[in-house]
Amino acid sequence: MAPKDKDSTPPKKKVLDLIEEPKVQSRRDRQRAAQTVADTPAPPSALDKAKAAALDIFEDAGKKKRTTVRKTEQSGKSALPTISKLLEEEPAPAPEVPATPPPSAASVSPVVPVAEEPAAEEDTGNIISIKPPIIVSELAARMSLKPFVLLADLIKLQIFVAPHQAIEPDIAARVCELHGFIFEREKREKGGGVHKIEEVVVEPAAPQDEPEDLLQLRPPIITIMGHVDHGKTSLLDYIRKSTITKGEAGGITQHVAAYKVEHEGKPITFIDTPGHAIFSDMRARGADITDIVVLVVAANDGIMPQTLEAIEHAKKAKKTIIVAINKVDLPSANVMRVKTQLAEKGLQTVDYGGDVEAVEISALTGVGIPALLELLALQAEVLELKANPKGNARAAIIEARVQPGRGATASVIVETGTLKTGTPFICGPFAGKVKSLINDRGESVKEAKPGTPVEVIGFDEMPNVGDSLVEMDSIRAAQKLADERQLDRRNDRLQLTRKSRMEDLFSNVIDGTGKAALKIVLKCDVQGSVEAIKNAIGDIKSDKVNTQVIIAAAGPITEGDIQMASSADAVVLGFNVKVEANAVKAVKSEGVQVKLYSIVYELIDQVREAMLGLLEPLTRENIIGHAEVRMVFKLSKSKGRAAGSYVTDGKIHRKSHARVIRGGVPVFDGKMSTLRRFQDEVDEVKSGMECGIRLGEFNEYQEGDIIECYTLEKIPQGL
Ligand SMILES: Nc1nc2c(ncn2[C@@H]2O[C@H](COP(=O)(O)OP(=O)(O)OP(=O)(O)O)[C@@H](O)[C@H]2O)c(=O)[nH]1
Repeated sequence: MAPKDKDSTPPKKKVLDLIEEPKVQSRRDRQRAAQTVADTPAPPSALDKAKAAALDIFEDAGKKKRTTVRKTEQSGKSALPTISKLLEEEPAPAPEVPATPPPSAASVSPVVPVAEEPAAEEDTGNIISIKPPIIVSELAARMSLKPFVLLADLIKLQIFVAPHQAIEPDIAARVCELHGFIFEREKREKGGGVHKIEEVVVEPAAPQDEPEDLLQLRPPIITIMGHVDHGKTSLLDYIRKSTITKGEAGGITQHVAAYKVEHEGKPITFIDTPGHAIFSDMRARGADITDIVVLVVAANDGIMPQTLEAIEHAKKAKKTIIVAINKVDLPSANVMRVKTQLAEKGLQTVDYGGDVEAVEISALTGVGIPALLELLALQAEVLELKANPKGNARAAIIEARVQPGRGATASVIVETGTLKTGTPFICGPFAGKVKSLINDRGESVKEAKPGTPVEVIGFDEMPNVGDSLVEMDSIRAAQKLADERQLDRRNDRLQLTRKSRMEDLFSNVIDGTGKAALKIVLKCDVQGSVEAIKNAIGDIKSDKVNTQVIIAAAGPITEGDIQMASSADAVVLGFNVKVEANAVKAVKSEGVQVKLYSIVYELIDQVREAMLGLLEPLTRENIIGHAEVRMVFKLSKSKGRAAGSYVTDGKIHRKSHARVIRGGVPVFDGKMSTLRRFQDEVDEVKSGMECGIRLGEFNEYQEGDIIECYTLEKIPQGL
């Protein structure tokens, strides 16, 4: 595949140019660029929009852009020869390297050696190659930048790391591109010790601030929220049925996750799936596509707990709220009461002197619904919702399911670009190609424009709600990115089990691998205990282990504390405090150790014992392999089900422990009860082979589950 250079310079010449003129971008230019990035004002809803806002910086005046990344392979199969090979063929350019190269190239040879050992990483002009782990400070040094400049870029990508921490290759490629560098990942070849440089495929960035002339109005995307039984479904049904023409009536009986209606020639898209779920699933993934929230409140019931929750969600996401006061046909309806309650919750309706639009409707009789649609269309005009239909296609997954005869399908709403049949795509960790598109009326269509809901057929695996389906150049590039993401996920899972634990602390010191630092997030009931405990911990002396209290504060253990502990690899110690519900989830997903105490001395003693290696011996997990469930077999009644699996890496061992992982989350953990190859019980099955697996009494296997096999190793105690 030809490299995607912006100009027409042939690939070979381009590389030589880079070598001959390493001053592709001066340090000042780069610093200015970095400063511009650092100065870019944060968008109003910093957290959920940060990713999109940050991706903005990779767009060149809104133009669609793919990150470069042609690399060299020793095999020479690549379209671009290795740099060293080029130099062999054309040795002339070497002496032309400027006598005083710019800082980034000062200590750099233009030749990338193909060595027996992975040599020290070398820069070639503006090409940076680093073998993972890619440490932020090291990458910054290669670009002659201060680490904080890269950290600012990374924060805009919602990546919160410290300078000494590692980032993923595709992220490195993005920040490199931002500063005028090309990132290449080096990889050590198995066995031979020779390293080759790998292609890094990057997902095209989400477009922001496209040039005005490319943008066209798109339909607003509406999510309906409200308390149970207040009439959300009835309202959606009424709108759908009342806005279709008679001839189409037959086509709307099937369930759709979203549909588009027209009100007086203006299109409006409704998401027809439980508002709360879609909100939390999608917002959790930063794929927040709703433009307007319609808050349904039953006039006879008034504001109820889920109404409040919906208000919270919508406010947090900074969405425009339009209130539909429903069931006004009922004699018990009390519209005034609803408006008063709304005002008490900070939603002052227009007739109460506020700016929240409210419409009185009946989803049963249809009263007020045209007025509601009118208001939505008007609001959309005010919001000036636009997208570039010619840009790179990007769509948000709002529902995914397996359909007989179609396999895994997903309902998506196109955010930008035009999604067409035949388009190769990446969606989370899966690659695919759009085989067909079905619109909300069950008709097959060739394409879907921004704001349009459509069912996509062409997934090999079921995608996750909230993930983005993004058009890629080729199925090969999509597959490559998918492979990398799957590998990263596996590595992430492995790392989860490697988080710091107090019990492990001293064993790290013993085997010489540890940093010998116990990092602590300390949360206490009152500030007085915070100070007292922090001082007491500081007084514990050990010549092998240091403590570092990275947070010391009063209050419950929050999700933020867990995130901080996770990124700093710290343990969380709580004194007389509870763990908030969200934090409990984070503890599970991040694998952070939390220890709670109600006696000060117990806390201090445990820290001391950890530092002296006196805590209970602990078992450590060693992951030995993974298998993917390809088919679920029903055994005779008493025996339940077995998982027909394919060993994807390492090996599966009958005497080991194993867990079933679904969508990245462990759903069962236990001992292997059966391991078979065909009819035979076997002890071990290696990578690339199929086998039948049963774990304990577990029977709920699903295709696509990952079985992770591990052994437990006892960590020796103390000195
Ligand atoms: N009288 C009257 N009844 C309504 C109206 N809208 C909905 N209902 C009735 O209220 C009940 C609940 O309506 P749904 O549309 O299922 O409410 P929902 O909010 O979708 O409920 P969940 O899906 O359970 O959250 C049903 O029996 C509807 O027929 C209305 O405007 N007037």
